[in-house]
Amino acid sequence: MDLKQYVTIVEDWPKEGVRFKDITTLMDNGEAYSYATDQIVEYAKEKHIDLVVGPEARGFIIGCPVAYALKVGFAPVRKEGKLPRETVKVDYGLEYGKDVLTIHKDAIKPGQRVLITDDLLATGGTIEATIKLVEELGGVVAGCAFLIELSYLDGREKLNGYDMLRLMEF
Ligand SMILES: O=P(O)(O)OC[C@H]1O[C@H](OP(=O)(O)OP(=O)(O)O)[C@H](O)[C@@H]1O
Ligand SMILES: Nc1ncnc2[nH]cnc12
Repeated sequence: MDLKQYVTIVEDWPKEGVRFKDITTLMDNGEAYSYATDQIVEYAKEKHIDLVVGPEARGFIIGCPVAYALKVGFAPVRKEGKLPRETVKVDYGLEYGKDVLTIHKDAIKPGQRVLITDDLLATGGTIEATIKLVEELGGVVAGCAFLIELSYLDGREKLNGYDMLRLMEF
């Protein structure tokens, strides 16, 4: 299936010069969304995953159906001030801003094999921050899965040494 035809490119959003890859037109197509999910599930099966971790908000859209299919849990990484109990946190940069990501301190058991999911790899700031959080809690990053890689932004360099899957490249 050619997933790229389901992604809508929005020029100059949320800032001038950004070509935003809108995945809502992939998600609202049942065949495309389930095909993309199945590809990630197949990848994850070889990695013997104990837990899926995804950053807010689009990482949830990708990670939750994968966790369900694998019959493992899902732990959310959220922007600061959203998680109600004790967290660890990390600052990070984005293609169009900067922010703080957090995870509950007890979300990962030391040694658990974690799959990190997100819709898109751009500068790599979000995945780098998420990897830091997982490792700070003693998790092992067994793989990272994305729908889209923006290869013109070199985010892959932040993944040096980590295994990754991406279903589309722009
Ligand atoms: O590789 P990076 O440069 O870090 O960019 C990729 C991240 O940017 C987007 O999330 P965003 O922070 O816009 O949040 P959202 O999912 O809540 O829209 C996207 O969903 C990735 O998580
Ligand atoms: N160009 C882009 N399109 C969609 N999501 C993004 N997150 C960071 N850069 C993005």
